[in-house]
Amino acid sequence: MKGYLVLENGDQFEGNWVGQIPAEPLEGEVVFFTGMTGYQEVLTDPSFKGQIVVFTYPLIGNYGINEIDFESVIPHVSGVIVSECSLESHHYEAVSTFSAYLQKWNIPLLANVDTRAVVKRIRTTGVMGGQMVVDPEQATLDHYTPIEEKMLTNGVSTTKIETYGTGLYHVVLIDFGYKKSIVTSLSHVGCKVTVVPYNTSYETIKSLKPDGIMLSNGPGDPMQLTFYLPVIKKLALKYPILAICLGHQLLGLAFGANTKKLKFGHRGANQPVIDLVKKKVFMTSQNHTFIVDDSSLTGTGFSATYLNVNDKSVEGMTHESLPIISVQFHPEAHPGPSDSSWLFTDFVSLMNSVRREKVYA
Ligand SMILES: NC(=O)CC[C@H](N)C(=O)O
Repeated sequence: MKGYLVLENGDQFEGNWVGQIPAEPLEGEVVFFTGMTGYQEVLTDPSFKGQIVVFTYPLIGNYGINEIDFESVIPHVSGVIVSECSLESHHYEAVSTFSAYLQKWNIPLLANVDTRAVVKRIRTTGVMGGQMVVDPEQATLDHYTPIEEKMLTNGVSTTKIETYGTGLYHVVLIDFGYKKSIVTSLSHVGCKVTVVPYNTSYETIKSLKPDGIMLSNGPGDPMQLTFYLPVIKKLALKYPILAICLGHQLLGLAFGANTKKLKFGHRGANQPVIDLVKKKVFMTSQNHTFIVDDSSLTGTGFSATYLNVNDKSVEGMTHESLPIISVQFHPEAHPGPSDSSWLFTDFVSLMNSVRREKVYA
């Protein structure tokens, strides 16, 4: 049966429903992901909440869904648009097909769409709202609420405090919608991780006696979380910090910088980043539309030490005196290259040096 993606500007793209047919128009911010693989991680990364994801790779679903690559226990994307959808899984670890998984969670999937045309449109016009509909006449985009006005964090953050693993260093991870791989990466470098809700007080975090704080990734506009910026700043003045993606944007805001929206964002597994200190380029996994505005860093104590090679946008920053690692890209990868996984070891070194200072002071 035919279905349509209707963009905010009225453009329509035809496809065929696979599985679930939405009874009501299904709304979301339409973004595109350029990785050749990694669709399972994308579906379950909480940062995609509120978004309709267009996969640019022409064949999606061929290795199915496995038990290993989930980034959270449930999927978070609002809807999925693909060119060709493989209805079979050709991988020995597959436990479900791509389409059956989406159907199980009532997530609409539109296939046989000219995804190249959708992407070209978004690249020209910028990220837009859109609806997946049975009939284009049904589209009601005049009521579309932009993602900047949506509070998405409370729908993805944990409500209880939970500790994972054991280790020499105790990291408190503030959950704005964290990916499971971040906890895995921290455990690999010897950390015990306690995940806390996104609105946990400074006193509660302090009482957990952390060696360091991890500010996680997450969906939406960081400006929705301004109530929490004073806590972030207070933590950053006391503890070593590792901040990833949304966490990095929040850290910038907490120190007085601004964030802004890119035209269509970076979502994929091959985004080149240059480390301006080491003068090295590495490939990174990315998923974001917002960035810290370089021109607003003056006077914050931070400088942009990583840039995206394609558009020179800020991909990470270093503080002049505080032990902080703050990156816009995803060193935990999943999907994508783990070229920057050393950042987790660097974080452990920061925690170690702060501890030594305390012991020997
Ligand atoms: N992966 C993330 O943390 C995404 C951050 C933010 N939601 C953005 O789009 O920029």
